[in-house]
Amino acid sequence: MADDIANTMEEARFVKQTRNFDIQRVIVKIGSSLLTNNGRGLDRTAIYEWAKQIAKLHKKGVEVLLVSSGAVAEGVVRMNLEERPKKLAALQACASIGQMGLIETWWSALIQHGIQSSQLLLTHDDLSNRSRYLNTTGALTQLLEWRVLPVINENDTITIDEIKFGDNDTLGAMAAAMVNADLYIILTDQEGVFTDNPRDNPDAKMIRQERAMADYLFDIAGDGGKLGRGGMLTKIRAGRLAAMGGCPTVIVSGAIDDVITRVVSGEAVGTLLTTNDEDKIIARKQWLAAHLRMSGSLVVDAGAARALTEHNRSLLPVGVVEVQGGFDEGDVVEIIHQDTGERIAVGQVNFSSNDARRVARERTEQFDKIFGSSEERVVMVHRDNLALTV
Ligand SMILES: Nc1ncnc2c1ncn2[C@@H]1O[C@H](COP(=O)(O)OP(=O)(O)O)[C@@H](O)[C@H]1O
Ligand SMILES: N[C@@H](CCC(=O)OP(=O)(O)O)C(=O)O
Repeated sequence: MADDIANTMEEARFVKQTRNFDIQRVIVKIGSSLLTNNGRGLDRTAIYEWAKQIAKLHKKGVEVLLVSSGAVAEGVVRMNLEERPKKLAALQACASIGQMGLIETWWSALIQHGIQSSQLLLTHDDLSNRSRYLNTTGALTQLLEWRVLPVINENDTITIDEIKFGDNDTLGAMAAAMVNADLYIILTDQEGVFTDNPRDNPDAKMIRQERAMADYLFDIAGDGGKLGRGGMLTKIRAGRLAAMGGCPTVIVSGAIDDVITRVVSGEAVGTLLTTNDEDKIIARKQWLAAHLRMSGSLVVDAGAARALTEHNRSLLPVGVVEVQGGFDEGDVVEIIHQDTGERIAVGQVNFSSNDARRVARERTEQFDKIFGSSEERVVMVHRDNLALTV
């Protein structure tokens, strides 16, 4: 196993010195340690340098969105605290103090290049609740149309565990999916993903390119430094999330000269995590299976259960005997076996709960009568949007 990994990585390290990118829209995520000069306070020089690179891209018409961490770390500095507080209220207070500095610095750095910027503070709830998701997407789209640069962070002051992303690597990947970004760049304090944590192992080697879905990446990704949240593990997870939307990720050091412009132009710096159509579906199913909060349930008969579990089919309305809960089209629901009451799958549903109730038990041919002839939805949950849990 270890040898296999070494071989794969050895090969991957030497492939491609340039990358064939065509980037119109890019998300750049910058971690706390980088932004705050390793906890010494906001690194204005570095921020102005990244802003200069972003401005070059902006001038060429590339749309950039920033996910900027560092609010808590900067709050800790501003309050002269010796270390990151443990108590939630103190962390939240630090975030609200530090966020002021973060936004002010980004605004000043970008306006020097004539770029207006804006602040978006998000929680997980904002992206998992459909109407809030649509609102957020609408606002983001408008900002991009106006050529304003959105600076995104987690809304730390109001987050509690259930609505937390917990790390901005994940938030960046969700943002990438939301705006259909062509590339997700994670700037961190290491040159890329190494075969082992380079802080502990000086012999660790950098991986230049790998499939985001390669499982061994989880084995080699460790924790982060004392300022960041998730270490390499959350970056690998985020790479998979981005891959689900067809977006590749580059994990790279923010200290490299002109790093952002070089990555976008296709220079092979850092680690590239790739994706393809097949991986997109695998990643999507894993994401569905990992969903904790379901918006409702579809109870299915034995025939439908067999079609799903044994024949890899989509769920048709005719097999749905009961619709439980209230949900919107596009929400994630659980699929329950009528006879056993057991959850057999989770999936993203094509109907709202009201419409699902109208079509449950109906054969496809009846749809015209229910929805009129323009209705194209015939599948309740498509098999690509369905993850088996048995
Ligand atoms: N396999 C690995 N390759 C590179 N870095 C790793 C690896 N495993 C763990 N790390 C650690 O992850 C850290 C980056 O994560 P983190 O401290 O959360 O930074 P950020 O603030 O940029 O999100 C690195 O400094 C490194 O110590
Ligand atoms: N929202 C938090 C960032 C948390 C986080 O993910 O930090 P990091 O691992 O440095 O990107 C803050 O601004 O302090």
